This record gives sequence, structure tokens and C-alpha cells, in this order.
Amino acid sequence: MLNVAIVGPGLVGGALIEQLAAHLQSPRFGSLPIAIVGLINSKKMAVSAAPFAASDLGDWKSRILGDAAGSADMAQFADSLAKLGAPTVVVDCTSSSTVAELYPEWLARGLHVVTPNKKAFSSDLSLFRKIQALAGSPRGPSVYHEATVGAGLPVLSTLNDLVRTGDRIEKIEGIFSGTLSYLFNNFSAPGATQTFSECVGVAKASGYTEPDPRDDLNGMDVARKVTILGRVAGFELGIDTLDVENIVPEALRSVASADEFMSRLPEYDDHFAQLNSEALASGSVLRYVGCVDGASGQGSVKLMRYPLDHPFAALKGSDNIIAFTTARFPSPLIVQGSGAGSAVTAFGIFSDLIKICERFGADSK
Ligand SMILES: NC(=O)C1=CN([C@@H]2O[C@H](COP(=O)(O)OP(=O)(O)OC[C@H]3O[C@@H](n4cnc5c(N)ncnc54)[C@H](OP(=O)(O)O)[C@@H]3O)[C@@H](O)[C@H]2O)C=CC1
Ligand SMILES: N[C@@H](CC=O)C(=O)O
Repeated sequence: MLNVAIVGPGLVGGALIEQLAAHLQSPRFGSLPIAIVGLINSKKMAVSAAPFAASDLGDWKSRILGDAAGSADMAQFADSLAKLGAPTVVVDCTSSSTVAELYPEWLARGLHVVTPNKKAFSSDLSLFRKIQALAGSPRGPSVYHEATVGAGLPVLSTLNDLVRTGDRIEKIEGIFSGTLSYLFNNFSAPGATQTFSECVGVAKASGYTEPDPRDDLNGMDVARKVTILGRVAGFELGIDTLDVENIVPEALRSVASADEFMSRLPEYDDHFAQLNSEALASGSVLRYVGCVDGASGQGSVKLMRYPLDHPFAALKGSDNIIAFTTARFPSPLIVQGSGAGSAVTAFGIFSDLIKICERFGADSK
């Protein structure tokens, strides 16, 4: 049996609990040897040697993390998990750097890590290297983070396969943000009628944005993804040395809360409308694009113009598109599809859990 403990049952973590609970209750799939044994958010926690019942998972907010649950204490949470015996995975569904910095400690205690949180892989290179070293041995604890780039799309697994089979990465280029894809697909298209701030509002309500949408609009979410791709491809990319275009209006960069930012964004609709009409007048649309250049080992994150017949201009909804140009794929290998939202992200995490089950031969006893 593979024990699973979820840190941060918010939008994505909540969807993961739903998918796992549905799986446990399904006669078709219920034999998957996964047991949820721990939940922790910033206030409460619960760890159990016996798996939580599927019926409790259906109402976890009151039945598991309700009044009877203990106060959140991450050190105690990890202690209890490390003592469980069976292979145990900590699934970090926060966006916290503090939590990400705990991975080396968890790995050193034999706990596996699965996460959609980009921080550990895109911050200090030394943290990334430490994690890689601890997770590098064939039968030791492992780290999977497919959902950090492209949410549920098979982006990192594809890149890993290219690298491990000895292909040479020449360029990785794409639209890596579901939020910015949705924004520009809907705002920057011939005949579009929604204002920029209305599009941001829909992206937020649809669960595409980071908890604070400025983390998408300032380019940092894409910069983190470009850094992760570059590092997995073998380049020493650092987020602080990337060339990143921040499109948050200057005056809104320091406002205190995401709510205040959202309420003041309409003041800048004319500015974005102007950028858009200039692009349309030149027969192009605006798209926010990230790139890793294999020749220089450098990355960039920019608002660019693309002609209407370019594949990036034809993107729909919150789709991501990632084009890998390599020695073997001079005509690029393309991964495309829904690239944000809680359901697809939870799917990416779930598929990583299945990989750990397979790798460590967890059985259903
Ligand atoms: N939305 C998407 O499409 C995608 C999201 N991701 C990533 O998924 C992650 C989760 O996103 P999302 O679900 O939207 O975030 P939410 O803000 O909805 O949820 C975050 C959760 O983390 C908990 N949390 C925060 N800090 C701590 C802490 N120090 N200790 C314990 N718990 C903590 C929060 O607890 P509390 O409620 O108590 O504050 C909350 O339960 C992020 O890293 C995001 O970048 C990745 C790919 C796609
Ligand atoms: N905010 C991100 C969520 C996934 O990483 C995005 O819009 O892509």
C-alpha cells in the first residue's frame, strides 16, 4: 500500500482528494493500492495509521480537518508520517517556499514527494541540486513534479525521456501559463469584445490563476516554468537571471492585496486595449511566450506578437502549447491541451502517484 499525505488541501489539493476518493469507491479502479493517511493546512492537521474512509474524505473539511483535528505542526506531521512503515508520499499542494524547503528533510527520512508547487525546482539552484541528489538513487525516495509545468500535460515526462535517451535539446518554446493563454486568446483576437480586466476576472474565477493573479501577470509563474524546463534539460538556469517581461501596471505592483489589485485593474484596460490594437493593426495577436534556448542555455519570458496563421495564435481557452525542437525532432515535438485548472492539475499529481506505486511495487494488501 502507498500512503498519501496531502499538504494544502486548497483548490488543487481538494480536487486531488475528490479524484482519489472517487477512485477508492469505484469498483472498476478501487484496487489501486493508495491510502490517504494525512491532511494538513495552515491551521489544522490529522494523521492516521489506518486509511481515512472514503466517506470521510467526501466531507474532509468537517470530518477530518474539523474541530477534532489537531493544530497544524509540520514537524510533527512529518514525524508521524515517517513512523508509518509503508512507503509514504507527501503531496505538497501549497505554493509555499517554506514548505518546499522541507523536501530535503522529508526525502532524508525516506518520504517520497509529489507536488505541483514550482518553488523547490525554480528557486535556489542549491535546493534543486540537493533534492536531485537525495532523490537520485534507484530504490530510494523519489520526487515527481509533472504538474509544475503544463498542469496535467505530459511535459516534464516527455522532456525527461528526450534527455535520458540522449537527444540534444535545441529549443523549448511555448505558452506555459493557462492564465495568460486564456487572457490573450480571449482578449487579443480579431473581433474580441471582453476587456483585459474582465478576462483576468474569468481566469481567476475558473481557478487558472495563482492565488494572487499578479504572480501570473508579472511573468514569475512562467519564469519558474522556464527555469524548471531549463534545469531538467540540463542547463543551469536561475530565475533571477532570466529576461522576464512584467505586465502588471507599475502602480499596481505594490498594492497590498489581490482583491485591491483586481478592483483597480479596470483603470488600465485602455493601456492593454492600445497594445492590442497596435498588434491587430499589424496583422498579429499578442501572446505571452516562454523560451529556453539550448545554444546559449538561457531563457526568456516575453509578450510577443504572432501572425494570425501561427500555431500560437490559434490557441483556445486556457490551453498550453509546448514545442520541443531537438536534434531528433527538427520539426518540433508538440504537447498541447488544457494547461491549468484544478481537475487537470490533480490528474497530473495522481498520475505521479501511480508512477510511484509502479516503481516501488506497492501492492494492494
Ligand atoms: N491552479 C492551477 O491550474 C495550477 C496550480 N498549480 C500549483 O498548485 C499549487 C496549489 O494551488 P491552489 O490549490 O490554487 O492554491 P490554494 O491557495 O487554493 O491552496 C493552498 C493550500 O495550501 C495551504 N497552505 C499554504 N501555506 C501552508 C503552510 N505553510 N502549511 C500548510 N498548508 C499551507 C492552504 O491552507 P489554508 O487554506 O489553511 O491557508 C491551502 O489549503 C500551487 O503551487 C500552484 O502553483 C500548478 C499547476 C496548475
Ligand atoms: N497560474 C498557473 C497555474 C498553473 O501552473 C497558470 O495559469 O498556468
